[in-house]
Amino acid sequence: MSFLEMENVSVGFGLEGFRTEVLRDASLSVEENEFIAVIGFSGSGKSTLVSMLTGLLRPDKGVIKLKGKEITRPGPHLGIVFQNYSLLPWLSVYGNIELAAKKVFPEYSKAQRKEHIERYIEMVSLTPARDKKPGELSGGMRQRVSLARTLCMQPEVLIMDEPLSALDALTRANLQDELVRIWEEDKRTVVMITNDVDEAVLLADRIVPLTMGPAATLAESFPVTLPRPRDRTSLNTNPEFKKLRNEIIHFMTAMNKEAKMLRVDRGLSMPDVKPFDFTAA
Ligand SMILES: Nc1ncnc2c1ncn2[C@@H]1O[C@H](COP(=O)(O)OP(=O)(O)OP(=O)(O)O)[C@@H](O)[C@H]1O
Repeated sequence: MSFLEMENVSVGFGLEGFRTEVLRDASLSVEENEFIAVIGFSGSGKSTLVSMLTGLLRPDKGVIKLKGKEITRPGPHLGIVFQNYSLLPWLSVYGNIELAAKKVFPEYSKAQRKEHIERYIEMVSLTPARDKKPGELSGGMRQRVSLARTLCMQPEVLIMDEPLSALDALTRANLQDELVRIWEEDKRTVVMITNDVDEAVLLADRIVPLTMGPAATLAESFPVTLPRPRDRTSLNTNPEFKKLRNEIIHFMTAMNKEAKMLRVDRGLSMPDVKPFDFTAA
């Protein structure tokens, strides 16, 4: 039994007859402290998958289990980081994180809570910005607050839904390095959704492609055997990195083409209508 297990999960939206199946028979096994990257095209069902992994949405079929116990609702043991930081604008960095810490560890004394919060602020390198409000922070800094807020709840699984997609390329690269450092320091099981192959190879132990929707499913995973720590500059010339990157891109492109062809096959059959000439009376 794996730490996090998803068995033949299907889910769809809409009423009977108009229903779209978003995921069909999707299965995934994640080991404790493993870093998994799920990669998929826009609209393939990545956020739907996140909603199910975090217990926000129940599958129509199949089951998702954490340590053998079915996930039936959200909770602090399933930490989530979204693409948009969703911070409270009237609270400081400290205040935003404190809100989560208070909820999850109500038994902590004031001093214990302060120490706990400051540990996570330090972990995301935001100590100098501790008292700033979200409006005074850059996008990258806001995402760090969001990450610290989730990590301070000490979730058993950290689920990240395209956490770096809204950032510019340089900030994104910087935060990718930070993410690895944090994961090394504060080891936990991670499922990260991304649409960036390089990012997935740099960060993950294993990459799981999500096939094109509707009725998307999780394909066979690509293990990343590149040794850690991985240095982004030397990776660019590393033959193993280039080979894996090309294999994944090739797989995703082929899948996209196949899905398009299937869509054409499923095209509407047009009625055999003959034009009527109203002028020829
Ligand atoms: N609550 C809902 N009701 C109806 N359809 C939905 C709902 N949520 C998602 N869908 C549909 O499910 C499909 C997958 O959506 P989802 O948001 O999971 O994809 P995604 O891969 O996260 O996309 P993106 O990368 O663009 O955010 C889409 O066709 C979407 O319209």
